Amino acid sequence: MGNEATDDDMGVRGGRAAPNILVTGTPGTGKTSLCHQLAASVPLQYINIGDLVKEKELHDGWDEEYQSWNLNEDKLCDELEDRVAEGGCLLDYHGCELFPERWFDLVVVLQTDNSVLYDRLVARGYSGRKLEDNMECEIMQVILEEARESYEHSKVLALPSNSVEDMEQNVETISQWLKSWKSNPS
Ligand SMILES: Nc1ncnc2c1ncn2[C@@H]1O[C@H](COP(=O)(O)OP(=O)(O)OP(=O)(O)O)[C@@H](O)[C@H]1O
Repeated sequence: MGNEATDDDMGVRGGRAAPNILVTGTPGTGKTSLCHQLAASVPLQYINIGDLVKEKELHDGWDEEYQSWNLNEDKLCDELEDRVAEGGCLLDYHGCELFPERWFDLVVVLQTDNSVLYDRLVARGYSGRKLEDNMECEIMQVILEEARESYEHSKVLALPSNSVEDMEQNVETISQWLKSWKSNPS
């Protein structure tokens, strides 16, 4: 069969020359930090969804209580569709069920121990309901559940994100995954 793509490859790999990776997890688990490190060492185009939403106004206004923009999912997906279709995107967002399943070849869910996450969120100025809701989200493993409900289990990878050593190991793990994706045609 050689290296020619089969119909199956087109289905599984979406016909992309390079994979798309989503890095997700509760706010503060280290998505942006990991993506910056990763994008410096692998040929993926980093897209921070929070920044994109602000920059392109892909929202329905400001939420005072949460101090954040109310995402407009349709506008966001329309904005991303063509870029993702080309492949080679590294997306960073604290949710995963809003995206079409076909977009991603790997969904990384970062996880942080409660006390570590609490300190990070407080250091960032979170308090009140925003702090409580985010802590509960991590304790209940909401994002991991979401990922497992929204994507094939084989595509979902939960990684610890408590320390700089974890981050370095995660960059290595994802880099190795990328190499094997490129060398394995099925
Ligand atoms: N693996 C890690 N080890 C130690 N500190 C980390 C790690 N990952 C992130 N941090 C620190 O935690 C804080 C939050 O990190 P970061 O902004 O990357 O999280 P995030 O998941 O992208 O948050 P958000 O969803 O709000 O954008 C930063 O101060 C960062 O330096």
